[in-house]
Amino acid sequence: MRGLPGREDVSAVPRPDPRWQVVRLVPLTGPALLSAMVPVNLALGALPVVFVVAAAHLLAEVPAAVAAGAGSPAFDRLLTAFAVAAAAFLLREILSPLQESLGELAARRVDGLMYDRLMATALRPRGLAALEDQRVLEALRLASRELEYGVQSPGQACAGALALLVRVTELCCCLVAVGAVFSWWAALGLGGVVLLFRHGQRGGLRRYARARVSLADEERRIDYLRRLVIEPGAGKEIRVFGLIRWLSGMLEDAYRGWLRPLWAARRRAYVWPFVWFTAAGTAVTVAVFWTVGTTAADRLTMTGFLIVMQAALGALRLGEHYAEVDLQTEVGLRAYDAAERFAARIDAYPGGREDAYPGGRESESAAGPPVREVPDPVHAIRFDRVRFGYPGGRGRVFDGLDLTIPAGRCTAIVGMNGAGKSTLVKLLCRLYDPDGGTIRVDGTDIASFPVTAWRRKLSVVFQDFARYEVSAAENIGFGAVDALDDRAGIEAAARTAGVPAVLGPAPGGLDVPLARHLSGGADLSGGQWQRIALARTLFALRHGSPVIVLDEPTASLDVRAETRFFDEFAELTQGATTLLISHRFATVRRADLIVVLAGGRCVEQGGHDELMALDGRYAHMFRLQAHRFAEYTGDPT
Ligand SMILES: Nc1ncnc2c1ncn2[C@@H]1O[C@H](COP(=O)(O)OP(=O)(O)OP(=O)(O)O)[C@@H](O)[C@H]1O
Repeated sequence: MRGLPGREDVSAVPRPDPRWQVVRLVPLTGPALLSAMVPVNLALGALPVVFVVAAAHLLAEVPAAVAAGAGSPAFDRLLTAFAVAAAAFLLREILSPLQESLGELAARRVDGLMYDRLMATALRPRGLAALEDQRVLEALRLASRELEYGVQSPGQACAGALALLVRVTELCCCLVAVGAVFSWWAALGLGGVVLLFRHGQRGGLRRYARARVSLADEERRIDYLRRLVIEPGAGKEIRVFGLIRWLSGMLEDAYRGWLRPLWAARRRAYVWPFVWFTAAGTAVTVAVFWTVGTTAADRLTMTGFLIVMQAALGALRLGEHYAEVDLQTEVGLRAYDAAERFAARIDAYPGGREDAYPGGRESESAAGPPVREVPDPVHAIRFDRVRFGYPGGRGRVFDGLDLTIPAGRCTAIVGMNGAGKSTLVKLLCRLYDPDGGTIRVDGTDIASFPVTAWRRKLSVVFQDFARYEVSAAENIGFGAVDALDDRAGIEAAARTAGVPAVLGPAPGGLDVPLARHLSGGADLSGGQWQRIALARTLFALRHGSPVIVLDEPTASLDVRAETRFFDEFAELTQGATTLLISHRFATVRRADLIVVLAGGRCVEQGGHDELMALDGRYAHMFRLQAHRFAEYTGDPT
């Protein structure tokens, strides 16, 4: 991809074995939790074997104790064995739920920390380029989904790795019991068989997990279709256009397309290895016990026999799939890996490592040493031979754009769809940096300002502005978040933008939450939201943001609201540098300067009368719209 050397290499960076990655994550659970979990898990591993040994002694003592009667040494030994077996059993019953709760806590803690880290990484880049890269978004989607729902997350992998201690301890204790009571060769053979079974299990699971990863595209498609069905966005169209049958067919096909290869992979991964390992394991078990049994059987007592039988069976059972460990440790690191990939991709972008927040590092910009103070524009903001194309885009949006936005006046930008009007706003906000050329404020390159300080000078209504699910007052106050407690300022901005009329006489006034699902919440129309966004801009202006950028600010307002807004707006924004982007020529004609963008350049500029006299693109577009408007209203302007 252009301008981003080395980015393709990110996925090729060698990664440590996932098992070591899990081990490296374990300390994130915290020392207190870890020091509780380790002994609990070790105890849970040892207790079944303590129970087996005590139960074997108990059974072996029964004939002698019954014969000697109560109070005899045999009876005392019987009682002791019973007490130990009962204690081991009870302790296990108590520790099991405790272990589950501690595991859950550990998983949540690790996932919570990783989620915070993921969010911090997502907020780190000062621009948008990285967050619009599909591969970056895909890694973010995968990581946040697993971390959020915590199904097969890194936290679950950590808890699984700690739970593995239980199984390993139990296996070791079983083998020690067999070795000490019967034969160390038998213990060794048994251990080998169990490890062979486990190897078969884990290998199958690994292949299955790989097959799942390779079906990520299919999984994504199912996710998309499911969301389409359950989220309200497309609900209207699905019903009106009768898309329900088509959608369920698509969903069914997508499921089949995902399940078929997954089932095939599961068969390949499990069936034959299972048959092979079972046959091999059984043969080895029989051979070891037969050989050792024929040579050492005469050494076994009744107690020894019971211990060896139960310990051997217990050990063999440990060759199975561990429900609390295997899937978690095998798949749980997918989200961890995705989070790491996401961070690596973000870092690989220019500016990706920079801190977008005050006090953070600023780039060693090509424009020279950083300038800390950002002055208000006094003369003009100038785009000087600016070249820009989106990373991965289909070519240049601007190819040598020269444009002067006079300070303290209103400049309107017009142009066809896709001419680059919104891109110009993004460059001005430094959400992207130009590939060539400069943007200067009174002669100083904006790249030399701390990015946050520069942005504080801007008050922007984006075409797709954010609709925060908080109160109307907070939605407006976000224009200058440090001044959220300036209630009078918020109310004044709200009045100018006509917000009270929108909210009506509802109790709560500006404190009404702007989300239908919140209790007492209001649901606003597109035009009503636009008034909130305009009020946000006016509030920012009041708190020291002298450059106002309005990208299609009144597209959803009715004609009366638009006229009223501009009458008041013009008065309130006197002296501010305003950049207005609009397809509405009734709005545009009131600007001091009108600029026509086409082909990545500025092709006409001047006042309304001047451009009409020029009879070029602007005059043509203006007449076309005025004519259409007159057709509907009978008003020729
Ligand atoms: N994130 C992006 N990645 C790649 N290309 C993009 C991106 N955003 C916009 N473009 C492309 O850049 C060009 C200019 O888009 P822009 O949104 O700036 O146009 P516009 O003049 O604001 O259009 P409209 O009047 O429709 O709002 C278009 O060709 C568009 O497809």
